[in-house]
Amino acid sequence: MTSTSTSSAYRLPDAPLSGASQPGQEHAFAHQLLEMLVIPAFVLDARCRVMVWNKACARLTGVPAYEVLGTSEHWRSFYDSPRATLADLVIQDRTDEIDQLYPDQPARYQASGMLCAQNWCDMPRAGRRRFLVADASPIFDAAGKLIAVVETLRDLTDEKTAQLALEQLATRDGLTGLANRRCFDDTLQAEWMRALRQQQPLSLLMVDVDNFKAYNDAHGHLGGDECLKRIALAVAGEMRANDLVARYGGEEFAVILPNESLKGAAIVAERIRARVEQLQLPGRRAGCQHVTVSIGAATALPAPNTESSVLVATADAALYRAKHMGRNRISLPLAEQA
Ligand SMILES: Nc1nc2c(ncn2[C@@H]2O[C@H](COP(=O)(O)OP(=O)(O)OP(=O)(O)O)[C@@H](O)[C@H]2O)c(=O)[nH]1
Repeated sequence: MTSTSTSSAYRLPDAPLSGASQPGQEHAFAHQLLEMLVIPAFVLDARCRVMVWNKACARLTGVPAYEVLGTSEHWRSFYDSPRATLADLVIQDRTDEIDQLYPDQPARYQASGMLCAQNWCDMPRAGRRRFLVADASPIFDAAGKLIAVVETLRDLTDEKTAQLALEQLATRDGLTGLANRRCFDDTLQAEWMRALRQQQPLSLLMVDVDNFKAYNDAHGHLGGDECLKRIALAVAGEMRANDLVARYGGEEFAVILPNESLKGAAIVAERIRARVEQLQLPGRRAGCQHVTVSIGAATALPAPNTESSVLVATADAALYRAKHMGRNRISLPLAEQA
């Protein structure tokens, strides 16, 4: 995201600013300018106390100036629990903490010690989370000593919300709400690289609904859609936080299990198989068995110059064998079964 900075690193002049007739009035003049700014801004002194809290900042946060001026309680306007603002980090020379506190997007360092960072803020008094872009500009005295920091804020909540909605559309499957094929491909590649770096195993399950063509024929396409949604929920219900379940295509799902051995993957696969069976979705004909799935599992310890497609091919081959052996079962790679 590009940033048009609304303030710049500022050195107090030796001579009064234009418009200030007596020495010392330049501060009052600068103060008035900030007050009139339509952009939310506040200024902290060298001890992190609020010197200026302009009207736009009061509107944005729902906190009037008299509540924060002279205090270091400004964080309460933005967060539910104690946390440094960007201006605090600059004043306290804690800029090495910025990436940790603003993980959404790395902070950008600009000329003259200015910093730009963005994050979601709780905004307890405004009553609604907002996505704020902050620019923090240090102010030095004539001797070059840091005496204050101006923080200006831009509310990009609408833009961020639209961006997230678009990302959601681009990565989710419309029918089941699971990750889509594109998201699966990207995640598998990222997890493959991570497993290579960390020398950990990576497991994959391919889950395919049995005799689904016949199910569609018996229950209609809409009935088939409902069935896929129920199965998607059941599979997702077996996942841990770092696993990813995706709709791989038609009536096929894929499950990525980072740092999971084949033995662990086989246990997850069996849980998924049993859970779908327990849904007791009526089968393709009256009196026929319930809807079931077949699952192929594979595990790899990635080595340099190998590709994640090997894992997909191995899991696919195992799935094919599970189908061949009569469906409603899990199958492991041949070498593991020998
Ligand atoms: N309702 C519905 N059906 C789908 C969807 N995507 C794919 N299908 C159907 O899934 C069926 C898959 O059929 P096949 O590939 O022959 O496999 P199968 O009948 O499940 O047989 P096995 O996989 O061998 O057990 C096809 O009839 C597709 O039309 C979908 O989004 N909704």
